[in-house]
Amino acid sequence: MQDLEELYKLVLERKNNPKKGSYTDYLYTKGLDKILKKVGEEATEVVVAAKNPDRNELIYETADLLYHVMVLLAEQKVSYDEIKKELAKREGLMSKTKDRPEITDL
Ligand SMILES: N=c1c2ncn([C@@H]3O[C@H](COP(=O)(O)OP(=O)(O)OP(=O)(O)O)[C@@H](O)[C@H]3O)c2ncn1[C@@H]1O[C@H](COP(=O)(O)O)[C@@H](O)[C@H]1O
Repeated sequence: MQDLEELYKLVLERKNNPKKGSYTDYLYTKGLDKILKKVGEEATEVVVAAKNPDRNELIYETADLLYHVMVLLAEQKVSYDEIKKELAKREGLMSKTKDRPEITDL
């Protein structure tokens, strides 16, 4: 079983102790621009998959995206705890949709 935090720890471990030949090491070696390109591609694949009736595609592409986002966070030295704290700050926040001007140009 692997949750997102465990996945983050694993890719951070790959950052601190490179495992030559691993895909994660390949991404770090290529650098930030390559990681960003992958995040962009995988995000697009999630969008395309969401329009596909096969929900397994969406699950598969979402897992790909989450993995590449975890690599990006580790590369940029953002800890998983910082993301958790940011999410926690939002707990219980009410969206103020009624104060927001209606979007009419869609
Ligand atoms: N969750 C993942 C994961 N999701 C996707 N991928 C890889 O992401 C790549 C995405 O496929 P693409 O076809 O888009 O990319 P590609 O053609 O292989 O390569 P490029 O386009 O980047 O050149 C595949 O090679 C997948 O193997 C992952 N690779 C690793 N993990 C996890 O990270 C752990 C460590 O992996 P290694 O560092 O490879 O040992 C693994 O045990 C997994 O738990």
